[in-house]
Amino acid sequence: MENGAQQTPAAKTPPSPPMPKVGVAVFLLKGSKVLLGKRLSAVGHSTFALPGGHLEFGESFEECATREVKEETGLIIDKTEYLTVTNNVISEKVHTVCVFIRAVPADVNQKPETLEPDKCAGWDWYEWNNLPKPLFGPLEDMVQSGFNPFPTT
Ligand SMILES: Nc1nc2c([nH]c(=O)n2[C@H]2C[C@H](O)[C@@H](COP(=O)(O)OP(=O)(O)OP(=O)(O)O)O2)c(=O)[nH]1
Repeated sequence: MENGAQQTPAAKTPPSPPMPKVGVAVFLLKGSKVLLGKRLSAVGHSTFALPGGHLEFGESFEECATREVKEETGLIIDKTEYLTVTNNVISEKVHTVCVFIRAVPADVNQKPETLEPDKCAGWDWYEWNNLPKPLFGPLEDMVQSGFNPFPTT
């Protein structure tokens, strides 16, 4: 440093430690099928996952589910219901508490569109008892544990 130059005062607060984020994922059900798409994001690249994303400030889980499905697929959802929550430490840098919502399409004839092609290779309906592989890790864990998103009655 040159003579007389002012030294920048040291920052008073240290950088915040990483925090878990809140995710919302949607089991969108049509008959015995569920909507899945192949992920293109770095987290879980090339695995099949539910539509979803991160909860925004002030949103309800149902609002987030509705927004994310619309943004990603163009589909309008109906009959949103809370199902369960899981704690997912996905990597050293990604820790998500994920809230799972069940819903149905408002119009069963409406086709899902790939509206975020940088994040998803395409959406399709899959039979619950014949799911594609590989599933996104947190979803695979749920399936392995025997979780079933369909209503029992
Ligand atoms: N989309 C999706 N997210 C899931 C599933 N299971 C699960 O634990 N999550 C968690 C981990 C994800 O990092 C997190 C948020 O979803 P995401 O990774 O698709 O989010 P995104 O980049 O589209 O989110 P955003 O910041 O644009 O809102 O939710 C799932 O099956 N699908």
